[in-house]
Amino acid sequence: MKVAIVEYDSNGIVWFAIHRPEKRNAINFEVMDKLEETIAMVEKNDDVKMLVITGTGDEAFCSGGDLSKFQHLHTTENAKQMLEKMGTILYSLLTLSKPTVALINGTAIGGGCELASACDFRYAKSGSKIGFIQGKLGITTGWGGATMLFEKLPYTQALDILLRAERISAEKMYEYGWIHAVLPGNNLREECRELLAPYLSQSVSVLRAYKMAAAEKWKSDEFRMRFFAEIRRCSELWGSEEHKRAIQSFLNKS
Ligand SMILES: CC[C@@H](C(=O)O)C(=O)SCCNC(=O)CCNC(=O)[C@H](O)C(C)(C)COP(=O)(O)OP(=O)(O)OC[C@H]1O[C@@H](n2cnc3c(N)ncnc32)[C@H](O)[C@@H]1OP(=O)(O)O
Repeated sequence: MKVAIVEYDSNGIVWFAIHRPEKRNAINFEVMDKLEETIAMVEKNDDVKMLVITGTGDEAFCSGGDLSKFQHLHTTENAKQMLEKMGTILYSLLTLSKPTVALINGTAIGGGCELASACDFRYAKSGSKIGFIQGKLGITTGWGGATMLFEKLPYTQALDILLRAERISAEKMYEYGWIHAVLPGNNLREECRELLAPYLSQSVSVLRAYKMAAAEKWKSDEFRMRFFAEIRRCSELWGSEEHKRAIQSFLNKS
């Protein structure tokens, strides 16, 4: 069974859809590997102009890390390896030399919000819920999400979202500036294509040049240090009793 579906449009879009709808598109190691491979392909291939990341099904964009698997990471070191693996992938997505979109087709929770934060644009189906809920799990963002949020939103807004750790509507997140378009979602991909058409009329060289100008600031040692320090801090919280209890409570409920 495929964990992700990768499709190519003749107009230059690569669509990457996490394909685990029965787990609300939770990210396991196989999804990570497929995403890493796709990002590398988009970086190299001059026929590809943009990357759109989405989820399969109507329920969820992505429910974050696969808790049924990652509950078995008991030590700080084991958690750090998993978090750094995905953090490295999201860093390469953030700094990819082509524009990227998170097409949020439903709930985005935990690491799902971090995946979306690494993209340049976030378009959401109306009614989707967005939850940087890590605080309620006794952890913090583990894949660099807070560092990216502080780059992309005003400081107080970003801090408020992280400290509240609540589910917020896509409409509210649009007001905050994190979502760039709320779409009706009757034909989400077509609605997304319409928004991307003006960008796709540019040459790949123009798209690449602008994206590189934007991403340059994230390639500094200082930024990388902050990004991976965040990941280390989360790995230290991973084995806490509060986090173990929160994971067990979720897994026992469902
Ligand atoms: C690891 C990095 C870390 C970070 O940096 O943030 C994280 O991402 S931690 C994970 C954070 N994510 C969560 O806590 C999300 C947990 N999921 C939910 O809150 C809900 O499932 C949902 C996403 C709001 C959807 O709710 P609903 O539509 O009511 O579906 P169910 O709850 O019944 O789920 C269906 C099915 O999917 C399984 N599922 C959902 N999310 C995950 C997950 N993150 N990991 C593993 N499995 C997940 C859920 O257990 C159900 O499975 P079955 O019982 O087998 O049907």
